Amino acid sequence: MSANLPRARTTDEVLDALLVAVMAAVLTGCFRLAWWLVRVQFRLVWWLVRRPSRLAVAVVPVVLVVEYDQHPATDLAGAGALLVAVVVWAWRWPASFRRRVIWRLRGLWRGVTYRRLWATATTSTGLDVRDLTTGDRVVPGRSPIVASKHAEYLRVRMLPGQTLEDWASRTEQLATMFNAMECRVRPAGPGRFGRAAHRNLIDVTMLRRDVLAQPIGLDVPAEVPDFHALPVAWTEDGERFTLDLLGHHVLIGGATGAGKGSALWSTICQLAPATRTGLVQLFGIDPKSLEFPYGAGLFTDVVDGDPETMADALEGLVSVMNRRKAAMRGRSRLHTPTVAEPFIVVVVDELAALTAYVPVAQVRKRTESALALLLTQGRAMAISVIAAAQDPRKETLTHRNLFTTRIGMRLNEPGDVDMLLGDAARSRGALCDRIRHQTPGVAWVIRDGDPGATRIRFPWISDDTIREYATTYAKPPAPTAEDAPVVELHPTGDKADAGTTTSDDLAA
Ligand SMILES: Nc1ncnc2c1ncn2[C@@H]1O[C@H](COP(=O)(O)OP(=O)(O)OP(=O)(O)O)[C@@H](O)[C@H]1O
Repeated sequence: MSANLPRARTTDEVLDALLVAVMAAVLTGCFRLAWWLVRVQFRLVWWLVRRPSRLAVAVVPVVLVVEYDQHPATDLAGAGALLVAVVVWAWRWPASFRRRVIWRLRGLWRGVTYRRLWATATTSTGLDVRDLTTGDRVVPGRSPIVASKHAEYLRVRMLPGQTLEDWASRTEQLATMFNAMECRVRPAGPGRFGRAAHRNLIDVTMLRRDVLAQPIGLDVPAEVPDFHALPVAWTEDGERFTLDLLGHHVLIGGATGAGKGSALWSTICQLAPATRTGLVQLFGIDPKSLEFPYGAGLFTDVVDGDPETMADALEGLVSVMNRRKAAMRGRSRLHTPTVAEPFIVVVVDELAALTAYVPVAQVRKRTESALALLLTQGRAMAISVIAAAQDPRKETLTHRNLFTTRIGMRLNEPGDVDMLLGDAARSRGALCDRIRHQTPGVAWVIRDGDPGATRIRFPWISDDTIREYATTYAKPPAPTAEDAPVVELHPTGDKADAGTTTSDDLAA
């Protein structure tokens, strides 16, 4: 009977097992260290190629210490230089310092919860699989945690056979497990070297606190605005969201009361100093005649109401575009705004009123053709269109894909999101139908070339603020005939000048 009992281990055997375990741990550690060193070297080479200045900041102190390590004073100088490098990094590139240092350090202690709960959370939500060979449960791999003040971010490698939808359908359970306010998933952004991420990678965000829950104030505009980075809103990481307007068209959609006005006015206010200097000309198309009167001083011209007048206005802008195109032919591919030939921004308050809701077919055709020309060719000629739309249906947004930046505010139905922002926008993370009524001005942004969606909130801008801007930044009186060309949005009678839109233009 005793022969069937398991034999007790001798001390030597226990020691052997312990030794093997220790050696395995040491070998694993060495391998990880070697792998880390390889990655660091790879990163240094990458920096040398892409960012020589940052490489210098990181490497010079180290070289000083290693090369001149003969005296404690040199060590001290090296340590001082290192400290200066860190301070310069934090001061000169605060966003990069925050993301790469502070968020990762914070992620170390927030990661404790994930180490403890990850296996349980994925198993209890059915996001693990059973290995048929060994019978073990396999849980999805994840990156270390990166944590801002308000959220934790991790990248997850989905298991074979899983899809983004599998994860999206478990976000509520995951949020509960990790005690988060909300959990979101989206396809992973581009990899470290700008390569497209592997399709089995997803980015998970655990939101702790919604910094966008409270209204936000307007940023004071720069005297010389950067048209490629207008600070028009704030992201949920508490950072400024900048809009690249020059060379892009922007579509803003949302249900009634979603705050489309704040998106339009935030952009207009950031452009205001440039309207005063004449580097920007704003043209308003306001079918309801309600949105732009407060800020009339900022606009070069505003047309409202009558569909025929709006068609004339758009054709006037096409004429300007054609004149610029003719002047640029063979000389340049991209127009740089000057006071003589400024950046033209066309702001449309209700896009559907220009397209679907125009009763006379001929006028509708003229409007649509002129709009299509501006949207397809205007970008190179420094003409951008910002258009708001309430109704996301296809018939009202025929030109949706010509807008390179699409902003979705609160929408009524999940199906509206893809209609407004483009195919699969909702599965890319743009949950516009989940934006609460209590948070007007909150929106999701989809930009061409960016696989994910960014959640932002536009500042609340009162009518008084708009009036104040219109007074402070009122544009100078219109130039005389000999001065710079001014676009006339109300062409009177004879439009047949050199710049008038031809039937060929419209046919195009
Ligand atoms: N960014 C914001 N922050 C806080 N409150 C806002 C913001 N934007 C708008 N609001 C509030 O929501 C209300 C509706 O906003 P707004 O008129 O801009 O919506 P809209 O989408 O343009 O609606 P409609 O399509 O009916 O014109 C405003 O009167 C204001 O009280």
